[in-house]
Amino acid sequence: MSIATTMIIRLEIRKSVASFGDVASALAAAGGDIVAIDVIRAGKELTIRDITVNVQDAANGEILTVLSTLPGIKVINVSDRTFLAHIGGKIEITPKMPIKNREDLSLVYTPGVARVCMAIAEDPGKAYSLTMKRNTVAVVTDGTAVLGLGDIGPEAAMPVMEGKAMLFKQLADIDAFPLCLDTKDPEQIISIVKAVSSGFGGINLEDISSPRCFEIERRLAAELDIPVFHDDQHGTAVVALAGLLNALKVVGKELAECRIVVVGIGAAGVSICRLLLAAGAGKICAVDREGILSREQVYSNAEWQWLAGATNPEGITGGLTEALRGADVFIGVSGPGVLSVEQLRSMASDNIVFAMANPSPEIEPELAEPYVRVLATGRSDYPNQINNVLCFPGIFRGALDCRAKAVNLEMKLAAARAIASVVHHDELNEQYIIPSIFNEKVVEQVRLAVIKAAVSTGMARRIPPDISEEG
Ligand SMILES: NC(=O)c1ccc[n+]([C@@H]2O[C@H](COP(=O)([O-])OP(=O)(O)OC[C@H]3O[C@@H](n4cnc5c(N)ncnc54)[C@H](O)[C@@H]3O)[C@@H](O)[C@H]2O)c1
Ligand SMILES: O=C(O)C[C@H](O)C(=O)O
Ligand SMILES: [Mg+2]
Repeated sequence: MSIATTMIIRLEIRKSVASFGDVASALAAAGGDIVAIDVIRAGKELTIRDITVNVQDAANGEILTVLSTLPGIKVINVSDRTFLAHIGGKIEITPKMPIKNREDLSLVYTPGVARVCMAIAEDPGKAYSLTMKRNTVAVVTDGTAVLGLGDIGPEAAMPVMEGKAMLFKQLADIDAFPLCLDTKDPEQIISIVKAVSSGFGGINLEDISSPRCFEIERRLAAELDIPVFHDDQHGTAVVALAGLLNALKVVGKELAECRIVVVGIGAAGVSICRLLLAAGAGKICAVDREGILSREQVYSNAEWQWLAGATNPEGITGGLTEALRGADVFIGVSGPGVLSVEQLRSMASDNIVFAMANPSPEIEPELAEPYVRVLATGRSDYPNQINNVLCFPGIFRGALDCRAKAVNLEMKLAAARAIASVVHHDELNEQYIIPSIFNEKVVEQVRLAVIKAAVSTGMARRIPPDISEEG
């Protein structure tokens, strides 16, 4: 998979030894296409220039090697558009009104603010109307399962959490704060999240590795009265179900009848299996590194133990190869390169493949395409992007608007059906089973469906004015 990127290379050129012409021909020979040149400093002996070069991803390294071997040339810095977009972070806090004079100051700060504080002290419920709580979500991670990159720590997790916060704001007008915790201890994570929770209307857990994530979420959901939602589990499951409902319509198969293989039984995989079962799937095979989960085995992971009893009704033994033989659906939430062409070819006709590992899917789409009827990945650069970003903005918008106590199964199923319904019957085809994240109907449809499900299951503490009680 080669993607073109734009690199910005800052070079020092010693004029007595080298010229810009040397640089230009070296870049062209290495496959770089110069699109801009900026002179940063022009001295008698040295000039410093920023060269903007379009290059195929694969040639990145080669270009730098070539430049570093040129006499009189020193590479000072290399950047690209992606890195430039991250300088100084991607989000900030903006006041809703300016403080221009003493009167403004005494209104928003002391002494005026004191009366508001006391009103909340007398009735903590007023935090919803007098603070940002009602529209604010904490995006909490410990950096242990960041995308498919693994345990890269809280600092390195921050760009993903900032990205989630951007998506919350742009798609659902929710203010989200990244909280990257420097601890992996579930008890500490639980107590930190509980201690900061009063300022938030909801908690989005993100990229916390399994099986720790299950206990952390279960305990927080039980001990807090605001929605706690582990996005990698439930957001992913909701979107996978939405995509599957539509993909099955395209191929003309039934959820209850088809054989589904889920690979990677971590945070996302466990929740996908659970939601598919709740939606009526009859034949699921759950596969992790040790092979197909089976009821003959005893697992220390409680989720695996439960799944082993609830899946694999045919008692298939072995690994992914055995599970996939004759299967109708492959759902991967594991890692890159897990799926081979040989395994794909052994699947049933009209097969569905969701290779959802990020950033590198279980199989390269170009390799898979000839052997798959409906193909989806988690990435935005291919058709059918099955990504939890289709779910979390709308599900939190709905949960916040009705002040839901939690996000229950009915709300998740409703969200999945709502996402699926955005693609109309007459639009459905192999390349279009799931709406784009830029489709404006997605958040609104998910919000409505989630509020209605919350109201009908007694989860809602408030009915927003645009929703009638009858539904
Ligand atoms: N597209 C999306 O919306 C989306 C959402 C969540 C997660 N993901 C992706 O799914 C992957 C898993 O995420 P997670 O949060 O569940 O992580 P996780 O660490 O909780 O789980 C990953 C699981 O995959 C298993 N696994 C890894 N390699 C395997 C292999 N070769 N064969 C079988 N099993 C294997 C691991 O043992 C583990 O149980 C990541 O790549 C992540 O980016 C995608
Ligand atoms: O962050 C994403 O793009 C999806 C998902 O949350 C993941 O962890 O891969
Ligand atoms: Mg994630």
